[in-house]
Amino acid sequence: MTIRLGVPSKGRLMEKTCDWFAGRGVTLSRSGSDREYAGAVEGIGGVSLVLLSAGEIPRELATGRIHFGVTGTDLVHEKLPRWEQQVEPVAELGFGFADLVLAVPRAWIDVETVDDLDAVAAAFRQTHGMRLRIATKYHRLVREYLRQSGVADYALVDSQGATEGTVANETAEAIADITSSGETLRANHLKVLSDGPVLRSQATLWRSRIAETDDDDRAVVAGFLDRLAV
Ligand SMILES: Nc1ncnc2c1ncn2[C@@H]1O[C@H](COP(=O)(O)OP(=O)(O)OP(=O)(O)O)[C@@H](O)[C@H]1O
Ligand SMILES: O=P(O)(O)OC[C@H]1O[C@H](OP(=O)(O)OP(=O)(O)O)[C@H](O)[C@@H]1O
Repeated sequence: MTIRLGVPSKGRLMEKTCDWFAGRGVTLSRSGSDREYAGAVEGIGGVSLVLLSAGEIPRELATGRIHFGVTGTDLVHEKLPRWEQQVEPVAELGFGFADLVLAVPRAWIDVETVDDLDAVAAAFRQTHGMRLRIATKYHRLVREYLRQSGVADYALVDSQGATEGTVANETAEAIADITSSGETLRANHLKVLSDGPVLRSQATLWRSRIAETDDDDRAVVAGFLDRLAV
């Protein structure tokens, strides 16, 4: 058996992931064309490459189909309930930084904090007879954060992309999404609540607690971690 390493096959994390491994003498490469999702690991024996979307890597780790995987903190925390039991972070990779934030229309001058949002949400329900809608794809993280913050009068609206546009499109009153430069929020006349982010994320190397390893694998894992200096 070989150790299976899952890395993003495309998207924003792919190139920097390859650079990070290359900086440690481990070359990750596609075996065929840009569209082929098979790859090779050079510079260390006993490790095979699995190319996956960043969003699928948490589940692949949790089922044990890959032993190691690179993806964002946000995706692991959102997609895996009790993630600590299924995966462990091995190293933060120092790129792919993004904050999961709650944002409201800039015109809501009375709303700066999550407590303010709570007050507005209660008033919104009384006035409109419906709950204030928050658009997001991070359902688990946002629910948990709002529960801990004591906000109850809201409804989550699923938005898998262009989430900042939902307010102007009148399908939500507020949003929770990842931000990095803040440009998308600004362009859509939204402001971030001042309490701090729901979660700070960066690209991280994770190890599956579920994937099986025999004695040979354990020796490969030790050599792999040693080579990566993590
Ligand atoms: N500005 C940003 N916007 C969105 N995600 C970002 C940003 N900066 C870093 N990330 C991180 O990148 C990861 C998502 O990567 P990417 O957008 O390439 O995947 P995806 O497109 O969601 O996945 P898929 O391949 O399934 O479409 C997340 O962990 C996220 O936190
Ligand atoms: O703070 P910024 O640097 O502006 O980046 C944040 C934006 O980038 C991501 O969207 P993405 O490009 O992945 O498109 P999406 O809306 O389809 O998710 C994220 O969902 C935000 O919309």
